[in-house]
Amino acid sequence: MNNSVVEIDGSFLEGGGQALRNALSLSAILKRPVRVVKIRANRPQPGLSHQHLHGVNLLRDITNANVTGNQLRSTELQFMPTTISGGSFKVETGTAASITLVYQMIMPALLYADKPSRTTAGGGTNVSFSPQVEYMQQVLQPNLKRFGICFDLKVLKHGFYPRGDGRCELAVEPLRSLKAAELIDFGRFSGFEGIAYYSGRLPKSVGDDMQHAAKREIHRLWTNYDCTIDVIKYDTAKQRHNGGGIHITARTTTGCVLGAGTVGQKIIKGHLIGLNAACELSGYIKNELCVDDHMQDQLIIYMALGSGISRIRTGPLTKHTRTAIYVAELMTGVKFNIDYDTSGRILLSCEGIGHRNAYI
Ligand SMILES: Nc1ncnc2c1ncn2[C@@H]1O[C@H](COP(=O)(O)OP(=O)(O)OP(=O)(O)O)[C@@H](O)[C@H]1O
Repeated sequence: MNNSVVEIDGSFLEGGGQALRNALSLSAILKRPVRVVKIRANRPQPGLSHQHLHGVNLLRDITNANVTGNQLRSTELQFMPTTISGGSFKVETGTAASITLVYQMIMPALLYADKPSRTTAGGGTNVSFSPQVEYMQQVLQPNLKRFGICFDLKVLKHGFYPRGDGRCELAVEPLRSLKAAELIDFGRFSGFEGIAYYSGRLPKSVGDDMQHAAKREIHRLWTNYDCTIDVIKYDTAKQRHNGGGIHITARTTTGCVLGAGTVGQKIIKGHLIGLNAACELSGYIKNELCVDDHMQDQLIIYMALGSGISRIRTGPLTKHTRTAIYVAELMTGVKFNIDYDTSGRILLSCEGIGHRNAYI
């Protein structure tokens, strides 16, 4: 075990919260102390926000870590983990902080815990610039299955910006080690499905607009494929909690699962939201990508930890992905290789360290 403190520059490339999440997750798993400096330096309000702080404190409890700098807006943090314990955990953000991003920080560590875990979290379930809960359930889950990972995410109540008040429960099964995964064979496109949701005092027409716009665009491009987008009214903590958005999943015959979605802002323009999501997803399918833009960065940590060579076929690497690679290479010593196939798509690969769970 290497006990020297690894320093991570949180301002590098994307300069958002993801470098912090990945650094702390790897620190917990590898039991390597880490210091993250210039946290979220490229964001309008740098430092730890509620989401990051709650994630840090939750991971501290899971790993019995010694932490300094875990205050709101702190731009520097040191994390020294000891063990990884499963069991029951609870976090209340009291804001619309993204629940899925809190889960993004703790899930890798919980895979290497001594026993299964169940974590309830209160906050936002569908928040801009983060995975929606539907994305985590329908897209992240099958992609992580390729690494041998099993988790279950239940949405008990939806919650939106600015009130939050959503509630989820994440169950994670620990494993002995992660498999390497190959996501490079697109096969043939087999269909789209999705949901257009609205809540609170918003009328059903908001959901209908999203659905019609998305279906129109998809049918324009793929006249022969079935596309079901259900319009659903979501249950929220209070009648007046408005929210709306869309999530669409695409599947291929070889098991690739890609997703796209948009969460409505203050004024929800249903037709634009529906069109955006359909265009984003159609772009991936037309290019026969196996991994969508958002999944890219979320897979890096698992590729670095897996046993053997993982490969993914994807579009141009996002800044989030390059940031995740920077953190993973620094913390684990792996090397990611970027190649191009004959159509100019990216083949990203790495030989993982095959990290073993110390408890099972
Ligand atoms: N529409 C989306 N669908 C799925 N995942 C998304 C979507 N938008 C963003 N993400 C994911 O959410 C994460 C956002 O990381 P990022 O560092 O930008 O967020 P953050 O911690 O909220 O920090 P900040 O507030 O600093 O932006 C990334 O893993 C990204 O892939």
